[in-house]
Amino acid sequence: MSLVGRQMSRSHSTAHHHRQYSDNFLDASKWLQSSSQDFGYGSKMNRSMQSNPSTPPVCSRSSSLRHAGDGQVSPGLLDLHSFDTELLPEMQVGSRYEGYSFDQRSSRGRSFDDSEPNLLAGKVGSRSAKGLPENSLLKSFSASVDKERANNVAKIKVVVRKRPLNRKEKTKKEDDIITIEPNSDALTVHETKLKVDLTEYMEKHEFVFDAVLDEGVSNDEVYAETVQPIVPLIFQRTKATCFAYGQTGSGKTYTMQPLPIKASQDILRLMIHTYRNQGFQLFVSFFEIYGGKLFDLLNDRKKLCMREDGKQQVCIVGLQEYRVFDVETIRELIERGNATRSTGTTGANEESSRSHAILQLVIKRSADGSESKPARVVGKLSFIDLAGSERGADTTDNDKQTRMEGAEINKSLLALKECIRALDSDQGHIPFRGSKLTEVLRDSFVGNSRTVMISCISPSSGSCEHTLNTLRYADRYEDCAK
Ligand SMILES: Nc1ncnc2c1ncn2[C@@H]1O[C@H](COP(=O)(O)OP(=O)(O)OP(=O)(O)O)[C@@H](O)[C@H]1O
Repeated sequence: MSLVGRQMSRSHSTAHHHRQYSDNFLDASKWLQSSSQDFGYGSKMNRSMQSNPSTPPVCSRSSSLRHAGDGQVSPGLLDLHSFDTELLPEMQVGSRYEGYSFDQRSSRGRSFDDSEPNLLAGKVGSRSAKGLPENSLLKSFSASVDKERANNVAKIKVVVRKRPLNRKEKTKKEDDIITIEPNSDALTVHETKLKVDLTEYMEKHEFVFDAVLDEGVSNDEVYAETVQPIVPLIFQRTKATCFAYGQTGSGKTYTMQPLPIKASQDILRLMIHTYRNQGFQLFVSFFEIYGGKLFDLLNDRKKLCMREDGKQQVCIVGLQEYRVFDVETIRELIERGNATRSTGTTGANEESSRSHAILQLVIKRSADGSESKPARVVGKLSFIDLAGSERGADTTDNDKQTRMEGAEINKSLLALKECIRALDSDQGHIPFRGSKLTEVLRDSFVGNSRTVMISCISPSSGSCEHTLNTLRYADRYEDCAK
């Protein structure tokens, strides 16, 4: 679909940025074969810190912390990608389908609910009662539902979230310069400028995105708008990335932190209900990229190294990956990782992040769904809390360390932008090697992928320049979403 019109001037002082819609969809209509194995998640739901080491059979790097019985944290070492990043061959439709309705609009603001009526199963039941062969009916029905669902989720989605004015900004009597039309996906930045004779005038910058969320929107609603529609797709060989972009203190961490918890809740529900007994396994890993180097946030910031195998798959050697069965464990792992994450102090945010933190939820399954065979990656959901975008401009700071951090952050944010632009324009060459960040994300941008960018903005007049930069960065992504 073509761009509707961009940078349209209004009264010589308004820049208008229009949205374009994403219709570059991929077919993800493959269903996974059922198996008779039951992992008994229910019985494990109440244990604290239930996680298993993920140690592929060929990998002998298990640490002394390996699983020692019920209820113990038991990390194993893993080459995240070296043995298992190859996608499973296409599999047949399962013999039973207990689907939920994943309608994006109706689900806004809430999570999947186990108590919801099983609409799809109900429809199937009534049709098969009329004498149609149940298995073939289920196959075609679930495949078409699946395809429709995949097609309804844009390949690239850009969402803007405005946070409320904080206490400091209110004390300084800073104005809220962002207006958002009710029930619209448009926002306006009101920038105060000076004429040559030093009289003030207002310049309006209008932007339109896939969704614009104002300061009253809850984290649940953010989830419903961004990640929730993607969750079912990762059972269908999709690799998805959700990242937050914005200046320090704009709300990236506030926005990103709840998302993996909510996503894993839904993933586990799908595993327990829709994909019951089909052998899916959920794994969590959490690492950061700081100064161009990788550190494992679930293993005392152990330095990791990245390699590429013969099939150009990226391997993060030594990254610990935990098999998880319940949300509480994931929550504890995330808290542990966050506590380990590199933070520094800036004027805008005491806990400013100078690293990119990457949390991955990986769904695996062995070819026949049994636990005796090595599980391979089916789909992956990566959550990236990017370093503050303005840190990229920290190149004039007195501190050499800060300058170097700024240069590295700048490089990776530019590389990220370039990669998405190149992917979109179908260029043969994707500049993944531009930064560690894009190298790590390589497999999440190719093939059957989904990308959600959440641009976080501060409403205060003092942040106007950064806010405009963030929105322009996001607007370039909009260029890609066609
Ligand atoms: N939508 C929001 N509603 C209420 N408070 C918010 C919101 N967004 C952010 N905040 C608050 O603003 C402060 C800064 O947010 P946060 O740490 O998420 O910023 P950040 O963009 O991650 O910064 P940095 O890049 O420095 O890590 C926090 O105290 C957070 O609780």
